[in-house]
Amino acid sequence: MAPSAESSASGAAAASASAPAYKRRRVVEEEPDLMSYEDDDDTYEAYIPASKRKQMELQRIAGRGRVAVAAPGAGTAVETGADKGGDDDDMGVRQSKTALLHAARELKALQAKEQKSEAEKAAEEERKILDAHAARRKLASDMELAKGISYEEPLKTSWRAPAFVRRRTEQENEELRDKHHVLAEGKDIPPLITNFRDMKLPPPLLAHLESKGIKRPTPIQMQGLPTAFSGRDMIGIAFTGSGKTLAFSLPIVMFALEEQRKLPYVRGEGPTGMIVCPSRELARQTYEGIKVMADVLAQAGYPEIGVLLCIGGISMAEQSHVMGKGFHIVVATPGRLQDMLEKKKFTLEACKYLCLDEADRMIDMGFEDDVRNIMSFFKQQRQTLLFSATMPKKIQDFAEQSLIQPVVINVGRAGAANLDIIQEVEYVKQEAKMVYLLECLQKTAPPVVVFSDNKNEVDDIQEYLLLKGVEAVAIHGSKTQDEREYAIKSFKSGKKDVMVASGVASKGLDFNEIQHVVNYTMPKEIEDYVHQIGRTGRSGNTGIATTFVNMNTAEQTLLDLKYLLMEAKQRIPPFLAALDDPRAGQGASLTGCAVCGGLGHSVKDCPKLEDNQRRQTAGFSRGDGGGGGY
Ligand SMILES: Nc1ncnc2c1ncn2[C@@H]1O[C@H](COP(=O)(O)OP(=O)(O)OP(=O)(O)O)[C@@H](O)[C@H]1O
Repeated sequence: MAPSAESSASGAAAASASAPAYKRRRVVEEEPDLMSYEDDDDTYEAYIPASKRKQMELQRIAGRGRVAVAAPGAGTAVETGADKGGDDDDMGVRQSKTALLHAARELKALQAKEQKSEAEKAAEEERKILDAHAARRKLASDMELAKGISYEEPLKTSWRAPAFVRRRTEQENEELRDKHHVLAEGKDIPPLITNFRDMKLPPPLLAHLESKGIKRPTPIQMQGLPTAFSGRDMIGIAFTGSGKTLAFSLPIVMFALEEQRKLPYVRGEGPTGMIVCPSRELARQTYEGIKVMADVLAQAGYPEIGVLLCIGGISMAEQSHVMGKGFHIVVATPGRLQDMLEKKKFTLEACKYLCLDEADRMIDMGFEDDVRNIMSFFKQQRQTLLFSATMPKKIQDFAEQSLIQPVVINVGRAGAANLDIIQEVEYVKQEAKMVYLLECLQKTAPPVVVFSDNKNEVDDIQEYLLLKGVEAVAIHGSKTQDEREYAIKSFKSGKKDVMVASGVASKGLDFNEIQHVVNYTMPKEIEDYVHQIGRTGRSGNTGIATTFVNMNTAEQTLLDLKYLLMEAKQRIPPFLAALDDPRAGQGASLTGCAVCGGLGHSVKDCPKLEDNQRRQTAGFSRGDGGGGGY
């Protein structure tokens, strides 16, 4: 990479010069302190008759619009004092003083109560939004819903954990989970297994994993694999790059192997399991991983497993050799899969395993109806797995409605960033970004990914980098399938140093050891930020993420970012540190948004809901993404 000599000072200077713009102007209404009447000096009392003072106080309190409505006790107390006390004698003054104090105390209590009820109202409002949100996104098949079919028990499989693992007490299992920071919830949670050998994987698969440097399962795999092997429905949540793909790929391969062993599949039969991904690239990547495992097994004399890639942009004729033999596994994007099912190219009669990778994203991208429709093609009970790096609690709740006795596995807070990533946030003026980017590329050796949300900007950045002699490729939703494949291949193989990408197009992609991610524009949704920076710091490696923010970055997004940095114990730049949280003054709890997991806003202000609503209004059903199978 050959950066220009232009200085980054513009960016740094911009940071300090414009930083105060982020300081939130705090409008604090000065409230008179009613309790301070206790400290009034005597001379003051001598000059103002008590009755007048009482009247003034009443006016003052009533003027704040609260006494008349909600504090009859206070009013009564004051009036009683006035009636009894007569005029300016000491007793009267003291009585009225006590009465006023009483009124003031009641008023304070009332205000506290009002504030609480405000918080309750807000909570109620949030609950309603979430209910509506969950109802809209329920992942059950229409057929099942219509026919009232409901399955009560998880599927049974022949897989058993080794006896010594089964003998562990629940407390021992919990201790192990604690040790590996795994949080598992649900009924009869299968025990966690800390090495692949004890999971009874075939030796050639073990050797293959070892050859790829995969020697010990990651925490999501330790708990996720035994759960999936046991036939249990599950929701798997773990940070980016933590090995989720293997946690659902290995079980599907094992099931396929077992099926083929029992009775070989012939033409027209299959699949036994499906993995649905939100983008073509992600589907291809998952397909390739599974295909290699199937080949390794076949070469070692194990039964042959047919794997079909079912995504838009590729001709199915290419895969006719797979379909001609009967196949076991389909890796698909929702659009093409639905198309194939509707055209009866294959059926889901024998299908018992469904995994939705990045399930929440799939629904966010508008694939909800497609997923529902796909589910209606199942003819028998299935095992369903949902995986994502970001799936907050409230969304899990709704997903649980569609699964049978699911085990929810969490490694870290849903939506939290991977701690192996050093996150740097820099204030860079819009016009200084391009030049500063070049300087930023110096931070590490390649490969580097640069993200921008805007397709034109992606093209502009690539063009600029090419002009400056940097080997860069670009990928976004408007590129043709060939262009996208070329970009990914040449970047993955190391021929190109920099990939400029739109966030959606490269979500979930696993590139080899990305050193540095640059967010040229801070994404509006903090979830997208977490996904984007998650292209680095994978499988235990350390990575750097640099994010440009400026006046165009919404304050709420900055707050989300600030909290995320705090949670990951990262350096907080001064302009972020100076940013006040408007919720802090309102006595609201500062827990994260239940929809997107962002820590800097409540569900009412969730940008994700806004987006979904916009999509619904516009009848929009697909993201830029990856073209999702169309
Ligand atoms: N047990 C393991 N030990 C070492 N490396 C692993 C292990 N499991 C997976 N990996 C590697 O880690 C990388 C990231 O895995 P993967 O793509 O499954 O992450 P992910 O959790 O799906 O991330 P994202 O949420 O970003 O999609 C891959 O290159 C994979 O080969």
